[in-house]
Amino acid sequence: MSVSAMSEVRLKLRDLLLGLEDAEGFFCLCLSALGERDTLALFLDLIKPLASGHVQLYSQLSAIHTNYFSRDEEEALEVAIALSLHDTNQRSFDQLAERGSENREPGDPEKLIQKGCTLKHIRPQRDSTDTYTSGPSLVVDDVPLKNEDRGHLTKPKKSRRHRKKQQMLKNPSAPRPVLLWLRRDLRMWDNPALIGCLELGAPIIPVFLWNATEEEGSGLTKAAGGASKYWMHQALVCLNRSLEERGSHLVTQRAEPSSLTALQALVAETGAGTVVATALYEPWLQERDEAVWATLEKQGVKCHIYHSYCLRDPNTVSTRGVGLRGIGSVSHFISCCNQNPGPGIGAPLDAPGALPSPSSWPQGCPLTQLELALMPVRKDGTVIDWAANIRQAWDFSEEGAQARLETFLKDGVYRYEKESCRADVPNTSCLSPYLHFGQLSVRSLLWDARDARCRPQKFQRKFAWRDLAYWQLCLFPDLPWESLRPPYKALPWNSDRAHLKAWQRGRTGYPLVDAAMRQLWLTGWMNNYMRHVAASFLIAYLHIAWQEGYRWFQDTLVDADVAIDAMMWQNGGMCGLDHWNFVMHPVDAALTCDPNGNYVRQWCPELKGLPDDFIHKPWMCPGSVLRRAGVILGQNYPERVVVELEERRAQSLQDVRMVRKRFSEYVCQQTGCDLLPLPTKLVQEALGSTDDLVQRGGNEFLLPVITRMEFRLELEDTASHSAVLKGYVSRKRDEKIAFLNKCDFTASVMYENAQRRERMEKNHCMLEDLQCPPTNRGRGRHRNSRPVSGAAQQR
Ligand SMILES: Cc1cc2nc3c(=O)[nH]c(=O)nc-3n(C[C@H](O)[C@H](O)[C@H](O)COP(=O)(O)OP(=O)(O)OC[C@H]3O[C@@H](n4cnc5c(N)ncnc54)[C@H](O)[C@@H]3O)c2cc1C
Repeated sequence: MSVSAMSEVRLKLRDLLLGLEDAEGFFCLCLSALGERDTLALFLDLIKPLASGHVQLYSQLSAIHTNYFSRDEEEALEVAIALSLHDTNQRSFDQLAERGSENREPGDPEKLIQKGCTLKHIRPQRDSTDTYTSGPSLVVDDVPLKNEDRGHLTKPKKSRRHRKKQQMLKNPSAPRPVLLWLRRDLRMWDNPALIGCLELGAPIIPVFLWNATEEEGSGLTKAAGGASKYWMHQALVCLNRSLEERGSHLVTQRAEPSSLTALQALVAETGAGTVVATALYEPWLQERDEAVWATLEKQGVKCHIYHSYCLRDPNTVSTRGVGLRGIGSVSHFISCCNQNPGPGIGAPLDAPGALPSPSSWPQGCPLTQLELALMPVRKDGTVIDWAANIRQAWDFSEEGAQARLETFLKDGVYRYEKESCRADVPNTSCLSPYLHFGQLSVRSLLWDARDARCRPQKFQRKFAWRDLAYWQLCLFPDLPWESLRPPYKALPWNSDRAHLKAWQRGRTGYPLVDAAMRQLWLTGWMNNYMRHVAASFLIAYLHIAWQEGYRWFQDTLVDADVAIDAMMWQNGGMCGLDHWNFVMHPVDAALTCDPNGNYVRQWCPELKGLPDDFIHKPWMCPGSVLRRAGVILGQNYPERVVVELEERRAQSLQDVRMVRKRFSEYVCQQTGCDLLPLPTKLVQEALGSTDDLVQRGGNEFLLPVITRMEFRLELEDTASHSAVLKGYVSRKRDEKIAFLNKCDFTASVMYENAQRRERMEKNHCMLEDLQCPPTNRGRGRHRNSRPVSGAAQQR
């Protein structure tokens, strides 16, 4: 036995006493470090000092030791092989080592395997002299293994061991399989539900059930749009691959008529005794799940639900101790979480290396039959592969998520704080679809973000935004389709389908908006800033109802998320819990997000040739420049769908003023804030401190909510309080940039005019056969050239 092995064991003994390691983990380590023979010989001596001060621990360790060595070795081996025929790599067992099956004897080899004891630990080990001590050789496919193969078995096809395993699992005393009902936790890493299954020490059957009607809830949610379903299809393909690498696979089924009946059938077919799942929070899915759990439990099936989709289970967030003032803002939400903390988020879990399989698998259907990735077919039979660009833009796998995260943490994260608005450079994480489908756990992302050298506060705060959205959806189930502020339901929206279509297809004539909408159409994604630009344009300038925008985003975003999308569109539509305190100007916003026009050039290539000064406003571009750039407005790039932006914006404000007047009972007379009817849960939480509330007969309570200054002050002249921002970095910076832009524009128009005059004069001289005047090479021509020195000027 080596000295280092013994000192490792002693260190672990200290961890054990400090409570950092448990008894079984410690025993596994001894087996691993000392080998079986030395553990047998030395273990009891090693733990003897505990007999006086730590009686309970001592007797637990002795029991593990006795139980382990009284077992028949062959039996232990069988169990090990049965549980993990495929890939017993160290990681999986390290993972399992942190957890334990509660329902077995201490020292039970099966449990020890789960506790981190690989075959290496169970089988005779190399001793210090590098020779095998005793016991039979391991046999796989009836071929004796070489020494180095021990502890890392490959898949034994139709081997004797495999047949034995099948027999063992058919044994009625073998544990009943567990159904792991995967929904939006399509990952191996940090998946508490998956690890929860392993803890049960039973064969695991991962299933994915699809019922579009259940997913949609009321049918108004557009919860499962085309792009996100396509992503889901691909994510399931990747997940299945990961499961296969671990000796398992995914069973996919159409859940007809319902998920409940599908689960009941699976329980009957497989004899499963437990269903394990990760909680979802959309109210209609919560309702479905509660009915499923209740029915299954009644039928004797245990249901274990894990919370890992959000950092905080939204149903446990409370406003107690914080009050309701400022509700809807992320700061208020964070205060609520701090004041009423939930269970700690814990540390991320490693992915298991192998999953125990059942003796027989239930019948599923091919993934394609779920019709998640439907491609229309033309009359001539050819397929319209609308997702080709999406495929090109993304790697749908869990590894793809990890790779994006690494890239972001190496690079973009350092610019995130100040430059996350840039559309022309990848300064944000681009992780939203992975987070949505649970291919990346938000907990592990938070850990990684905290580990980043720059500790990006703004980025970490985004996870609070995400949780806030789910909290809002739980409180207001109508969030995806009904304006929360009552007066705004009556806003007169524009129903011009041509305008809506122009916006959807990226043909509004405003290059920044068009670039964003085309990026969305082609890749299923755009960054947060561009979502703001697109939404502001639809609402404030086209006067189209926010629900249209929400539905389009739901259909085209690969990260379409009912809670986040609805919250953001409600806020943009002026009727959410919060108000966007700004409106993005479709031209000036470019100063912040696309200062050189590279983003527009990428997504609107027909404008590529325009100079920077005009790339965001081609209608202001002199005809000659347009011609040179090959742009013909109205032909290869659309004319603007609306022209008078200021007027449109004023009209939008006027509409709000009108409905607030009409429904003045929903406007606080003292402050001018909008009043919002509160859901019962919030009223109950506020009872005792209803000072903030306005009671309206019976049990209806109204709460004054964040309201834009220009609405509160009912300003006819909005100029002094206009919410129109060129970007939301800072109003001061906006003004400066606007000023510079104006100077720039004036200078470039002067330059064009000067050139034209020069050409005309030249032509005139040529016609008149006169000598051409010297070309003017003054500052008007070269705006950016360095000032000419006095001496040079004289020359
Ligand atoms: C009108 C509108 C609609 C939106 N619809 C969606 C949607 O359907 N799905 C969606 O995931 N996000 C939505 N967002 C929020 C945000 O735009 C995206 O989450 C973000 O652009 C995703 O890119 P990223 O992963 O690079 O974000 P990062 O800036 O890197 O942020 C990291 C993560 O934080 C979360 N996050 C970021 N911003 C927000 C936010 N404002 N609210 C809640 N969570 C946030 C996301 O999960 C994101 O992946 C919407 C925003 C607007 C303005």
